[in-house]
Amino acid sequence: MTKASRASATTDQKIQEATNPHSPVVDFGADKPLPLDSGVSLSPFRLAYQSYGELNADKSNAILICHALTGDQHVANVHPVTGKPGWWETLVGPGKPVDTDRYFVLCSNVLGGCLGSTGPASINPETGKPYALDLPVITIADMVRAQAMLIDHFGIKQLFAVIGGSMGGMQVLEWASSHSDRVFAAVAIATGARHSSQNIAFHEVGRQAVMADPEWKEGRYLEAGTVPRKGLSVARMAAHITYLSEVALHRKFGRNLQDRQNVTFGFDADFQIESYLRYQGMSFVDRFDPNAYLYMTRAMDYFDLAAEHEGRLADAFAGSKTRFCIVSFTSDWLFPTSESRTVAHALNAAGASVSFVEIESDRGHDAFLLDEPEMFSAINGFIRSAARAKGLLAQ
Ligand SMILES: CC(=O)SCCNC(=O)CCNC(=O)[C@H](O)C(C)(C)COP(=O)(O)OP(=O)(O)OC[C@H]1O[C@@H](n2cnc3c(N)ncnc32)[C@H](O)[C@@H]1OP(=O)(O)O
Ligand SMILES: N[C@@H](CCO)C(=O)O
Repeated sequence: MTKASRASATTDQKIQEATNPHSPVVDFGADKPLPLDSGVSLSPFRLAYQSYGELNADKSNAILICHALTGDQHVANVHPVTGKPGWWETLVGPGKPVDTDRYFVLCSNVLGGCLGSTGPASINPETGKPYALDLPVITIADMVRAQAMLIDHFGIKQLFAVIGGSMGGMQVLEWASSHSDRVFAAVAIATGARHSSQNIAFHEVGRQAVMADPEWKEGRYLEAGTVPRKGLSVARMAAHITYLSEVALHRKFGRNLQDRQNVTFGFDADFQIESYLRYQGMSFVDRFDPNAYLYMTRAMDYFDLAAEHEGRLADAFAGSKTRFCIVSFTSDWLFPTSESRTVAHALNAAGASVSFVEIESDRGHDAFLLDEPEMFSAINGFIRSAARAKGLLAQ
């Protein structure tokens, strides 16, 4: 095999990997175009999903889980790429707070993502090549509109609950705002009704790192047979710091040296924290598409629920009959409690039913992905009370 054909095989393989869903899919054809916030329509498009549990006869027991920035549909099953447990197996499963013996749990890879749903690595039917940056910019509302079509596909009129953290929480708020009558209960964790200036700033650093990598090739790296590994890895390293807290970093690593007794007076990973970040950066590249990272971060940046209502966040929830549970963590400086409190106040002002729980944790933003018993008990209590109100559980 020549060098060129090897490169081409790798490219084909990468395109196939990027578009291989490892999950059931629903294809929405030309008869079902998706209107996007950018003003264009996307057609055709595909959503890949995972489901757990059984949909009941009247289709009233469905819970939609919305994943975060670099998450995917593999909530409660072994991840097909990393081989790791599902990212929310602590919360979702038989007998767990989101009980798959009782509820039909659905999670789809978001539109614009890279694990089977249409994203920048998917083939553009007009060119026969990966979309790359020719895919229109996707917003949180677009992701939710696509999910609503998936819910229609299952014949579900109203979701019993929508649950998500971080970017998943943004989708929850969007669902409850734009599709209010289709959501009985909503749980929004470690999130906000808009992306802050500081958060946009961190995302921009990450995107610039990806785009500055010569292997990025103006976004056409799949066809070139390259991967902007260094750029994406640096982007993840910077972002990962924002998911942790100073206390947690100090506890885990302090100023400990990595596999050595003394500093090297060079630029190797002398400190454990450097080694850890390099590991987090490089392992991320193995599971995520660089262009999808650009699209996902942009979707979060553009999210501003109040802006769609002339600056009045309460208006986003006017007349809502949805019950809300809003959860924040004390050490989350990416989506601090103040952002959740703003949402809770807006819901109060709109006359909606809302519980607000601030959880004491020193593990930063990513606490929502970790074993946090208080979060589990808050969600468990909220789901059970909502299930009783909906008649899914005996009083
Ligand atoms: C919906 C979703 O959001 S899903 C997508 C979310 N997933 C992620 O963001 C994955 C990356 N993020 C993380 O790992 C997050 O820190 C968490 C919160 C999800 C997990 O946190 P923790 O369980 O505390 O794991 P921790 O942050 O300590 O990382 C452990 C990894 O770092 C490695 N590591 C730890 N110390 C070092 C070190 N000094 N040098 C190199 N590697 C190190 C471990 O070997 C381990 O590797 P593994 O994941 O391959 O087993
Ligand atoms: N660490 C999680 C949360 C980010 O908000 C992720 O990468 O999706």
